[in-house]
Amino acid sequence: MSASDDPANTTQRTMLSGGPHRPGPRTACIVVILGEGLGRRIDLADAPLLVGRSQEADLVISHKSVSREHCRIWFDGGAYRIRDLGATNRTRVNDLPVEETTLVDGDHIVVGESLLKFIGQSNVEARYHEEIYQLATHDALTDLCNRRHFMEMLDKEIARALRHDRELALCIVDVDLFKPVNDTYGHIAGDEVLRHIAAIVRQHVRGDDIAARIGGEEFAVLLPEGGSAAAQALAERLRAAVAGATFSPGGVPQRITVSVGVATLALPGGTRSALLAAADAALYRAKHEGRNRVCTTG
Ligand SMILES: Nc1nc2c(ncn2[C@@H]2O[C@H](COP(=O)(O)OP(=O)(O)OP(=O)(O)O)[C@@H](O)[C@H]2O)c(=O)[nH]1
Repeated sequence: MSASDDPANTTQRTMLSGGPHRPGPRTACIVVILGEGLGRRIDLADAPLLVGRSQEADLVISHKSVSREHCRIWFDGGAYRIRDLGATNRTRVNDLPVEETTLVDGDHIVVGESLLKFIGQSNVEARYHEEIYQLATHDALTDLCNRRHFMEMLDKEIARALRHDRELALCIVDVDLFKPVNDTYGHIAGDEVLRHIAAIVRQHVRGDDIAARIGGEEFAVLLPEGGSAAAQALAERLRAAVAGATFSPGGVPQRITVSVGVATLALPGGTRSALLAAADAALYRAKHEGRNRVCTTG
């Protein structure tokens, strides 16, 4: 039941996934193929796309080699164009520094120490990048975000919350007495239970919430702009939904419950480790007070 930062503390089994579930790309897109942001893909729509270190950018590349507003890409009616926005490390296209130029399929764009590729139309390569990104950021068993991706997003949301002095809440959801379920019905039946719980988590989160499987039988939900009351309410709904669901590992009806630890980011000055530790401490309390309950810190 630990939510420590150490990935070595988690047990994660590799299962075959049903594959990415996102739709394929519509038209042109930008893919980060090297450096910070590796694997990210942004579809280019009609609206201009700002690339930079600023959290307000459409493609955020959080690296010191990238200017806050580094370059802009837009559709001028006939083609996609790119303009450097006075970045300290000038934007380069196919190794040449640019002020403004038209992009063509396959162009390499250097932004700081990251390398982006412009893919001009929906094609197999764009779908390949999408699949790789999905595999790298999602958990194969449940299709929720994986731990590494969740931690990256947690860092981003913490930075945003601190900058705008906004609330941020975290729930850590741990399955109660899961070891006996595995021991009695086997790991495959246990995996089915985890998938079912993940589906319940997915049903209960809202659009902006970020849900992940961060450990073997441990899930997390991050609520950007969410305060303690909203997080507690969500945690309680999740707890009740799991307690009320029918699980039948190995075909045998079985009551499964979860305990939830809720914490909010301290403003100002909160850190990732303090937020995780606070949620973990609340979870520990929920376990020790009898499980199947929600506890809160902070
Ligand atoms: N089926 C399955 N089991 C897993 C997976 N990852 C971890 N587990 C199991 O989850 C169980 C976690 O057990 P414990 O950490 O002892 O905790 P618990 O029995 O749930 O008890 P409490 O957390 O104290 O309520 C272990 O039996 C792990 O083998 C997985 O991917 N699939």
